[in-house]
Amino acid sequence: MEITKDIKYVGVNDHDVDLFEGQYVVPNGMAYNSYVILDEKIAVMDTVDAHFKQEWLDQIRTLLGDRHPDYLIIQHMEPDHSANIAAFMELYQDTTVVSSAKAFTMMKQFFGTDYPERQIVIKEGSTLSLGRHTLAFVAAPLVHWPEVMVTYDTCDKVLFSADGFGKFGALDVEEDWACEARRYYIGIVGKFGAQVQNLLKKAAALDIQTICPLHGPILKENLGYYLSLYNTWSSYQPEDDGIVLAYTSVYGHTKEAVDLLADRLREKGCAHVVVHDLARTDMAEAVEDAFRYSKLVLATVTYNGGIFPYMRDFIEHLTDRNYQNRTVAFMENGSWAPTAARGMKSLLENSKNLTFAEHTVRILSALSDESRAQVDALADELCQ
Ligand SMILES: Cc1cc2nc3c(=O)[nH]c(=O)nc-3n(C[C@H](O)[C@H](O)[C@H](O)COP(=O)(O)O)c2cc1C
Repeated sequence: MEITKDIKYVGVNDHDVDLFEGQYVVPNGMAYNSYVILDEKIAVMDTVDAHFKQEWLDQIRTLLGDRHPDYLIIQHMEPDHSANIAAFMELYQDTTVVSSAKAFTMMKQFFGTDYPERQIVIKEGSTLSLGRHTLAFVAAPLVHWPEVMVTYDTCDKVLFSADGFGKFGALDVEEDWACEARRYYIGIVGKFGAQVQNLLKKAAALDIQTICPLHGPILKENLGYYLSLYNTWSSYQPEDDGIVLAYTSVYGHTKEAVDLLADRLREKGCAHVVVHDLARTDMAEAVEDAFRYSKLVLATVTYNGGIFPYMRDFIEHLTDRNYQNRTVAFMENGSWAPTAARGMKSLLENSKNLTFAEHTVRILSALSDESRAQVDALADELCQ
């Protein structure tokens, strides 16, 4: 695949991965992107996952023929991008590896060497000339590991954005960008909003015509759309007005109350009412929706004096990613001493700028006239 006349795609599609990064289901697979810049000097941008070593090396060999790469540029040391450094450096003995000091430390840890005789250490502001193309390196610490550098090609105005602007899904599957890019961003990069904001400020100073991420499609048109979504996500602002109802229920009574609330909200014309059974849904999808929408209802049974485990896990996923700037309401169930609402609220006590709904629904085992009235009151409040 040609990105520009001089920049070629040499990445791979992975349809065998069971859990990406050990936890994310990827129904449409995953792409590990790598690129080659052809100029007087040749640069290869990053490697791919270990399982695709041969496919990746074969693509490079087919593209280059007898020519050898001058540089291997490593922007990010996470193994889905760096696993084949040693194989590549073994095959191309006269290539120099170009990376940040922190990345070289990790390289030594992963491979037992940081190629001291064949390395160029770059930092913010470093440049590398390939001929017509000059690469300018921009530090992007914690987007999403500390060693990350992104690379701007001043000739073709391409930003190689490392994991930034990445997406779940292989490139041979057509699907909406935002949905799986959001689940990827919130799950994987969501904790590092401040660092992404810093990177966006640096990117604003560049004339970018193409974004080449390490996962997901190459972005060439409507770049303002992608940049604006990244700005919304990294500043922790809701993207859409909507209400997420996230619940756990052992015997179905709490679920019944949640379904009743969802019906009431829809009757009142609330846009976007999304319900997640936290024991059965993809947790990353529920977390994505909690960050996407402006309001969240947390409903759970009291469980051994505390909160049902999936709900605790869900709230920890939110607070780990700096959940803030939203309205939160609680529904609790308990058969002898309901304490779940208090417990859920205490897990959110350090979250910034949350507005807690005035009405809390308290169910004593099963819905009653009293708790139904509380559901109605909460629906009224959330739909104001
Ligand atoms: C294992 C277990 C532990 C529970 N612990 C408590 C508790 O500590 N306090 C309480 O008031 N109710 C407790 N309950 C009752 C539930 O909170 C709830 O009333 C019941 O599961 C009905 O809701 P559901 O149909 O949505 O599951 C417990 C239930 C189970 C199954």
